Amino acid sequence: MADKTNSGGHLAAVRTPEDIEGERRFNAIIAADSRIEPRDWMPEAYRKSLTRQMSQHAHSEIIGMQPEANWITRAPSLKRKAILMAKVQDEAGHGLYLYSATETLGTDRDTLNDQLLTGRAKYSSIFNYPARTWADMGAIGWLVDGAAIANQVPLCRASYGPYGRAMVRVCKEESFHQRQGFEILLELSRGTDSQRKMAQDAINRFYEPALMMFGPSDQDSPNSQQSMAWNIKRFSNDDLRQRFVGMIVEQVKVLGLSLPDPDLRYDEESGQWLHKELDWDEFKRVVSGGGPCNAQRLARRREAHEDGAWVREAAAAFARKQQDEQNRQDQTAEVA
Ligand SMILES: CC(C)(COP(=O)(O)OP(=O)(O)OC[C@H]1O[C@@H](n2cnc3c(N)ncnc32)[C@H](O)[C@@H]1OP(=O)(O)O)[C@@H](O)C(=O)NCCC(=O)NCCSC(=O)Cc1ccccc1
Repeated sequence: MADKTNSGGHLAAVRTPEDIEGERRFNAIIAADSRIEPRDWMPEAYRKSLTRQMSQHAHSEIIGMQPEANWITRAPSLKRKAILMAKVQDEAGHGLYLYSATETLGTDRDTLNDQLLTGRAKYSSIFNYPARTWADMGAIGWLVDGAAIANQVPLCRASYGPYGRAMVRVCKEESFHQRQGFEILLELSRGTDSQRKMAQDAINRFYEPALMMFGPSDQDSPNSQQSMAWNIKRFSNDDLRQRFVGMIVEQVKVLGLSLPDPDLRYDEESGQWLHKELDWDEFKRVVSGGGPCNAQRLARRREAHEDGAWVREAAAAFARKQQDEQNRQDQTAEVA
């Protein structure tokens, strides 16, 4: 889109023939439920909203490593330790994958990272709660990864190609994560009284925060409508939350444990499980920085970023060396 100064001295956007054709093509792709690729024309608002959602998602994966990483050294067996380490590494991979996908929209990684480190970017509220016991590793896997899957499976069909494709791979790994979490809880639920209590206590603490991962209720969700019109989101926040509750209500029976929800009931008319009203004041507090671990999570991330400075410098020096070598070979080839 070209800018032109109008008679009042203000900048007015002038639509070029390329913009008009680009918009026509964009609308046709969305209407056909097909995919937009990085080099395609897209409205600035689409680019901005995707950059917002995808970068928040990437940040969540990276910050989300912390609650579980804290338990790697305290895992109860070598097998559990190896599994947990693999899971945390997977989350790192998801973050990097998502940052790369976000970069295809035109914002570079340093800028995205800066937004996170300066506290300007959001990441999922769930990671601002502490992981107090080993059973929390079970509850995080079962409920947090479970909610992530319920939310992300529809995103595999997101209209932006790099995001949808990233989600396919991410969801496969999250399924393994959810199962390992469920299995931790299953083993604890079949253990001693105190192990059962520990499992129930973890579910009690993570149930409501996990439901909040789906975002505010539909009437308070400013982005949903447009995002669904663009085929980025396929279902509303409340629909997905409802669907998730329907899944875990069955699974918790296998554990012989319960969900801490006195209002939970099956509604014959809608065929859905209805849950209690969530504490949206708490949600707002946690999203705006006032959760139990927000300060700690960001401080740790900044520290890790500073600790990694030498790796970035070494990688940049290596890349320069490779480039110099390539230039030298090109010059030699030209002379010959
Ligand atoms: C559903 C939603 C999160 C929000 O819907 P939208 O249509 O985008 O927004 P909406 O208008 O409804 O909300 C208004 C404002 O509130 C923000 N907000 C809402 N909810 C939250 C929240 N819970 N926490 C913090 N902020 C929240 C929202 O961004 C918006 O802010 P903005 O207007 O930008 O200032 C969507 O972005 C999405 O599907 N994202 C992709 C999935 C994803 O990010 N998954 C990450 C977790 S899974 C994982 O990491 C795996 C893992 C497991 C275990 C261990 C380690 C890793």
